[in-house]
Amino acid sequence: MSTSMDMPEEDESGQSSKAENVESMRNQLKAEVETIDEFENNCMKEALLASRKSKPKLVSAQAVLSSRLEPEIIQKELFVSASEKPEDWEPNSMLNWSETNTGAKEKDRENENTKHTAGKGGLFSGEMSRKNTWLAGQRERLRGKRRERLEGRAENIEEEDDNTANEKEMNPGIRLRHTQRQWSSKEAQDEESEKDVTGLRGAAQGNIDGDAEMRGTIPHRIFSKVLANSFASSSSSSSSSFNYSSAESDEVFSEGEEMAKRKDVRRCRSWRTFLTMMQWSKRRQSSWIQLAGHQGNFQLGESGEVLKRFNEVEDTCLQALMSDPLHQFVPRYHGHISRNGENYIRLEDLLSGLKQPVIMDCKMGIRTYQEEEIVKARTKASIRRDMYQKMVKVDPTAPTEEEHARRGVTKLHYMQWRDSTSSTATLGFRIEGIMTENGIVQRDFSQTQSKAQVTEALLLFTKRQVDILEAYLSRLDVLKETLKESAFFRSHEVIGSSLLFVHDRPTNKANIWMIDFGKTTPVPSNVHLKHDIPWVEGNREDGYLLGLASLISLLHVAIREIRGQGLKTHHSLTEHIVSEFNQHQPGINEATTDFLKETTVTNNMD
Ligand SMILES: Nc1ncnc2c1ncn2[C@@H]1O[C@H](COP(=O)(O)OP(=O)(O)OP(=O)(O)O)[C@@H](O)[C@H]1O
Ligand SMILES: O=P(O)(O)O[C@@H]1[C@H](O)[C@H](O)[C@@H](OP(=O)(O)O)[C@H](OP(=O)(O)O)[C@H]1O
Repeated sequence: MSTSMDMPEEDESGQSSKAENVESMRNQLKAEVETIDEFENNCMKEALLASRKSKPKLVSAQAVLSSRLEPEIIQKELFVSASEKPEDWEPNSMLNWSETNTGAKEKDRENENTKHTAGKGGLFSGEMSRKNTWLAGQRERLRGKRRERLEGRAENIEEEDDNTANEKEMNPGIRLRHTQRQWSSKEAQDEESEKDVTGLRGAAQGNIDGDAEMRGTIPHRIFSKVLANSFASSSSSSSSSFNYSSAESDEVFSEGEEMAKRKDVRRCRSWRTFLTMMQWSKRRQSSWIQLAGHQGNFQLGESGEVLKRFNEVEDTCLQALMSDPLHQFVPRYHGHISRNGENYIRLEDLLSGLKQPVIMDCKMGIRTYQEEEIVKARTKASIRRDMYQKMVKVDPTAPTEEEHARRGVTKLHYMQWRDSTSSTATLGFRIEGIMTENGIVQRDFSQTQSKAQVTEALLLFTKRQVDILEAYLSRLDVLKETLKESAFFRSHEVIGSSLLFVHDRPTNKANIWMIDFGKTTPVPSNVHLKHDIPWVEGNREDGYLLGLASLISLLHVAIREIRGQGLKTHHSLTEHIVSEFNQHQPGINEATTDFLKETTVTNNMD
């Protein structure tokens, strides 16, 4: 894994070589990390088990089981053995912790960077404080042990390495650390450790492009690059989902960058950096981020796989899709597995092998409820308090008087309201969540409705990078063609399914995947779905192609916007979108165009 690293030469005193020392330190650390892994996995397992009883949708802004959070966890617990669990450690707390609202979480991180005190403010202050106090104690003790173990060796290695490193390549943050690397006082060492934690977080969260300020930290430039680009060999051995499943995989970035990054790898020799990288890289290969959907529905699988809670409807669809032309857009299906008495579907992990995945989940279709839910609402509707609460939080006037009185709504009413207040009913898709490369997850798109708002979100997601937008466009074009050939698509009402957009600059990949077939059902053989006409109860149309057309046209709008041809006025943008739509959907029927015109006119474009 580290063969390309420059390790120190053997010294003259005949002592064992520094390379061996580093090797031995690495092994020690590896062993420790494995112990921690086991501990974390157990905690996570218990947490997931506990969360199974109820499985609310993910509502907070942070990813579940996010590998981007792992470096932080590793740093917090790096030197803690499984047997040293605090008494008040609860498995569930780990899950909660990783689901903390991003804003609060970032604040907590900043606070942690400066001091580890109990009783801080913030959403999870009590929990964080307990953990912090405990972790600070553990860290302190283990630092002592580590110091004993490494003293005398580390300093030499580090000094030599730092001296040989080209200082011009260092940013001020690294130089600061360089001058501060004195092991003489406890304070100096503590400060140093904190800086490393900070650097790791920044780097691990893809903090290459100046997002550091958000965390009140200076990104470690070389370190960040190394993290982003080293271990290419190890990660390439795990299958890249893009290459594996898709012949159309889009390589959107230039080769030149790769060369520059390799140079950086050679330059980076700090043993500390090296060891930390090892931890981080180990975790990064099993990256998993759940952007949307129900909490507790997923588990980590074998390398390159995720496990999704078994659902017969979805399972049947996935099996059928494996032999359909659409298979290239669907994660590979590997059958079932049972864990702790629960059945799971084994799916290809679409993030496997990626280094800084940027993800967007778009729920497709002009409605997200099945026709049978209407029937159910008429006959035996259950009243949902949770949905009432979600509803009034956004719009206290949305429930009817009767619903206010009973403080509950039917699921159908809630779903219809969600569809009408987002872009689902008008554009035929809605954004469920976006994770940018710095690891920040945004799920607050429930009111993102107009084309202008959605275009803004697309620009945010792609960071206004035309090559990425174009890669997505070409992928959507292939999808559109493939859908025409798909027997599966012709014969299924596709409700609540998502397109997962994923790009990853370090590996030059961008791709789009069809996921979530839990509410995709076959229609009787005498029903011929078009997928591009408005829905009326009974026709079972889902408007999937309307959503696809909207997405395509809005990607075009986004590209024009970047190229300075953005159309500013309400009217012109409306016209533009309709004309884009016609241009890109020549086969579309009049009803669809009318539908789009209607929805365009009713949208607020400002
Ligand atoms: N095969 C996969 N590889 C990587 N990530 C995935 C995969 N499948 C799902 N995800 C992640 O999990 C999230 C939720 O997936 P999915 O929509 O299938 O879950 P769900 O619980 O059925 O959702 P819903 O509640 O909308 O029905 C996605 O947004 C994506 O981030
Ligand atoms: O996105 P929101 O506003 O959180 O609302 C959820 C969303 O509409 C899901 O699609 C739906 O699950 P299904 O599609 O599986 O029905 C879930 O219903 P649920 O709470 O009954 O699971 C809703 O709570």
